[in-house]
Amino acid sequence: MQDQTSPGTLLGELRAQPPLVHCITNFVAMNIAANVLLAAGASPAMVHAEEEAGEFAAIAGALTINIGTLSSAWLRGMQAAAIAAGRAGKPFVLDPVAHYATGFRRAAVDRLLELGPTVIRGNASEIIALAGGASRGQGVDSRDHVEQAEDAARLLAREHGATIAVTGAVDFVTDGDRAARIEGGSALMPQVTALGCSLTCLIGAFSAIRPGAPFEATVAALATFSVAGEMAASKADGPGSFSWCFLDALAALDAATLDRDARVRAA
Ligand SMILES: Nc1ncnc2c1ncn2[C@@H]1O[C@H](COP(=O)(O)OP(=O)(O)OP(=O)(O)O)[C@@H](O)[C@H]1O
Ligand SMILES: Cc1ncsc1CCO
Ligand SMILES: [Mg+2]
Repeated sequence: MQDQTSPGTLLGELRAQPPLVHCITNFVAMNIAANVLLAAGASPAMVHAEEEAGEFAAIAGALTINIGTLSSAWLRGMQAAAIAAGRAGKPFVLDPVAHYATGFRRAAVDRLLELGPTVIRGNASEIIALAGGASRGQGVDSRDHVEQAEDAARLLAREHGATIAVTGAVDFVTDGDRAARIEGGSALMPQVTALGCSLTCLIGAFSAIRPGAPFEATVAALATFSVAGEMAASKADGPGSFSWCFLDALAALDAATLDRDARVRAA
């Protein structure tokens, strides 16, 4: 497939004009997420201080917020950034890491949801819990299947007017109207910490390319991860080598290969 919004077309545009992506992510993810964005062709900036997060969000192409290693000061920076992104009409991608684990996280996510995320990405346990269901998640790790989170994703999409991405063995994306499943990737991916957090940042990069088409941007980011993940798995010996093979695969992935190998099906 090669059309105006195919994953390959969007990847080509991203490389031609690297978007500045404002990432407020966690301490675990900061390095790998920045490297993932660079390998894909985007320009990451990890900026979380409350004194500057709002100002920075207004100049970036998109904002991504991840609550993985949250504190009160970080939350204030997140809120300032989300408000500024909203005012500037910039896409805002939310990653509600383990929001079900503590009252502090739940309250933080409630506040961030009020600020109107464009896209929400989580693993199955996070998305089930966000819709009010009983999830089996343990800390930051999912113990539910993506298929079990599909109804929750559709519900959340309609409730928040957002695109919802659920990741796992087969990813699911919906805007409440359309839906798609993306196959590929590797069972080694959840063995490397913060690849999901990095994917959230990459959704931000693609959203900056197509601010008016968050569903297509999200599908493109997930397809990019799936194809690069398969390429990396064919070379890696385990999680350690997978993590650097994955960066190499992302950097080597071209638009035509992405469109040829992406397995995106309407759902
Ligand atoms: N079993 C699997 N097989 C293939 N790909 C997978 C599998 N599990 C996860 N992935 C892929 O790994 C990437 C990260 O998704 P995952 O659901 O593991 O995120 P996460 O749980 O939020 O991770 P983290 O919190 O460590 O950042 C996605 O591209 C997803 O498709
Ligand atoms: C391990 C871990 N702990 C908090 S955030 C994070 C990265 C994966 O979500
Ligand atoms: Mg996660």
